Amino acid sequence: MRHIARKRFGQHFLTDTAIIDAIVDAIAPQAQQALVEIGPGLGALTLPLLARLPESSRPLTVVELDRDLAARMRQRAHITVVESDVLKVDFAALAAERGQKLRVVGNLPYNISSPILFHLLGCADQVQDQHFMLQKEVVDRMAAEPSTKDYGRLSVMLQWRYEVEHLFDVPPEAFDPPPRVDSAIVRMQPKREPPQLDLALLQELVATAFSQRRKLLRHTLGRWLEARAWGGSFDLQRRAEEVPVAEYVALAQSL
Ligand SMILES: C[S@@+](CC[C@H](N)C(=O)[O-])C[C@H]1O[C@@H](n2cnc3c(N)ncnc32)[C@H](O)[C@@H]1O
Repeated sequence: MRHIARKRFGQHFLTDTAIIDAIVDAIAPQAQQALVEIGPGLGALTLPLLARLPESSRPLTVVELDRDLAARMRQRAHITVVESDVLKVDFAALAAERGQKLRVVGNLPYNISSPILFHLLGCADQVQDQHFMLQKEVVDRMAAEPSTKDYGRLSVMLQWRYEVEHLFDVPPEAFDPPPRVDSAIVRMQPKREPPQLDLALLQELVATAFSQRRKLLRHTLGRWLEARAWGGSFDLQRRAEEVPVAEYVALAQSL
């Protein structure tokens, strides 16, 4: 039966086979890896991914919220279906079940892309890498360098933990129905030796710093540090966007 795309689940199904091939090439799945796909939909990525794996090592886990689509996936061999909101999935438990780090992939529902990225940030230790299709504007922010217009909270909160790589752009015509925005593929690899820090504290610090992008940091972060009676040295005569990720990390570690 034909599936009618559900807007509330951010359903835009990939149809361009050249783009699908390029994504699967970028993922380059290998035998025995623990692949987890978020939002398999009608299987545009799922089936080509499976086709690349030898018969003996095919188990692929998919997480799908749409009951009808989950039921379709269940009819396929070699696929374990988790019918759930991805934000409720315990990825650390999935990795423990598989006894190895996960390779997480997906053409994500754009309406909840940031919550998904932050949910996965909490279990980056259990992840080998992530390949996602997202709004191009979001990928630009994730991968942005300091002193550019796209550099902000998302850049800092992801780059301290992952190597973030913007792979290629995808036009709306590659989907059915087409989204209103351009899309892009991003690769995220957790750093092998990430800095040790309090994630909630870094989050608060970075949110405070970027709360008023145009102002100098002494008006925002300066006050926040003062309230903590912090006595270290940090150049507050800059704007939040001028501060490299490593400096935010060092500041969070010193608090
Ligand atoms: C952009 S579509 C991608 C579908 C398919 N992978 C493709 O590329 O054609 C997003 C998929 O995520 C599913 N989805 C939406 N919200 C979800 C959630 N909270 N948890 C899990 N899956 C979700 C949708 O039902 C849909 O299948």
